[in-house]
Amino acid sequence: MARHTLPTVVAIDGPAGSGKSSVSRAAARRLGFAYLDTGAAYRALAWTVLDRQVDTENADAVAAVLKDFDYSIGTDPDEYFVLVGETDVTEAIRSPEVSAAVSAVARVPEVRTHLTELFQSLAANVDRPGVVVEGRDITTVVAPDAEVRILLTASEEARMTRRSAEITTQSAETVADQLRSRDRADSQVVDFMSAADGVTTVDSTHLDLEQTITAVIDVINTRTARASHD
Ligand SMILES: Nc1ncnc2c1ncn2[C@@H]1O[C@H](COP(=O)(O)OP(=O)(O)O)[C@@H](O)[C@H]1O
Ligand SMILES: Nc1ccn([C@@H]2O[C@H](COP(=O)(O)OP(=O)(O)O)[C@@H](O)[C@H]2O)c(=O)n1
Repeated sequence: MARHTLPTVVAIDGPAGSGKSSVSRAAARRLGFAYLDTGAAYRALAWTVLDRQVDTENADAVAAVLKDFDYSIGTDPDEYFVLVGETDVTEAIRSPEVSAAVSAVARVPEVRTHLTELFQSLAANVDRPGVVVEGRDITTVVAPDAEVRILLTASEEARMTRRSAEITTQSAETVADQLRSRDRADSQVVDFMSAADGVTTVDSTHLDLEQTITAVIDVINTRTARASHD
C-alpha cells in the first residue's frame, strides 16, 4: 500500500507588498514544491460578498456566505488560477473594490476558522514533496508547526513603491493610502509585523527580487537540513 508522507511545509507571512506572492511562487517553482496563496481565498470571499451585495460590515451576513462558498485554487506555481464556482476570478480579486472590502471580511472569526481549516487541508493534500504557504497568520495559526517559518518584511516606503509600480490605474498616492489603511485594519486581527518565536525574518528592503528569492531558499535549505539531523 502506498504510504502517504506529509509534505514539508514552508510558512511565509508578511505585510502587503513585502514580496510574499512573487517570492513564494518562485521559491516553490525552484524547489519543485506546491504554492498556496491564502490571501486569494479572503479576496475571493470578499468578491463573492460584493457580488451578492451583502453588507461587508454585517459579520453574520458575511459568515452566512461561507455556507455555499465554492472555492478552488491552483497550487501548481506554474498554473495559478482562482475559481468561485465556475467563474474565474483570478484577475477580479485584485481590483481596488475587492482590496478595499477584504479586511472587513477577514476579521470575521467564522471566516478565519473556516478558511484556516481549508488551507490546512489544501496544504496537506498537495501532490508535491513540499508546499510554500503564504499569508498573514501562516507561521502562527495555519501552520505553527511548519518545518520552515519566515516573516518577509520590507520598509513601508519600499512596499508602497513596489505596489504602485504594479497598479497603473490609480495614482501612487491612492495606492499607498489604501495599502496603509489595509495594513492598519489587518494588523488589528493578526500580528504580521513582528516575528513570533522560532520565525526567521528576511528583510527585503535592500534586496532585489532575485536576492530575496535566494535569501528565502537559503533559509529553507538551512532549516530543512537541520530538521533532517534532529
Ligand atoms: N525584493 C524585491 N525587490 C523588488 N521588487 C520586489 C521584491 N519583492 C517583490 N517585488 C515586487 O513587488 C511587487 C509586490 O510583490 P508581491 O509578491 O505581490 O507582494 P505581497 O504578496 O507581499 O503583497 C511585485 O511586483 C513584485 O515583483
Ligand atoms: N493568511 C491571511 C491572508 C490574507 N488575509 C487577508 O486577505 C487580504 C489579502 O491578502 P493578500 O495576501 O492577497 O494581500 P497582498 O499582501 O498580496 O496585497 C489581506 O489584506 C488580509 O485582510 C488574512 O487575513 N490572512
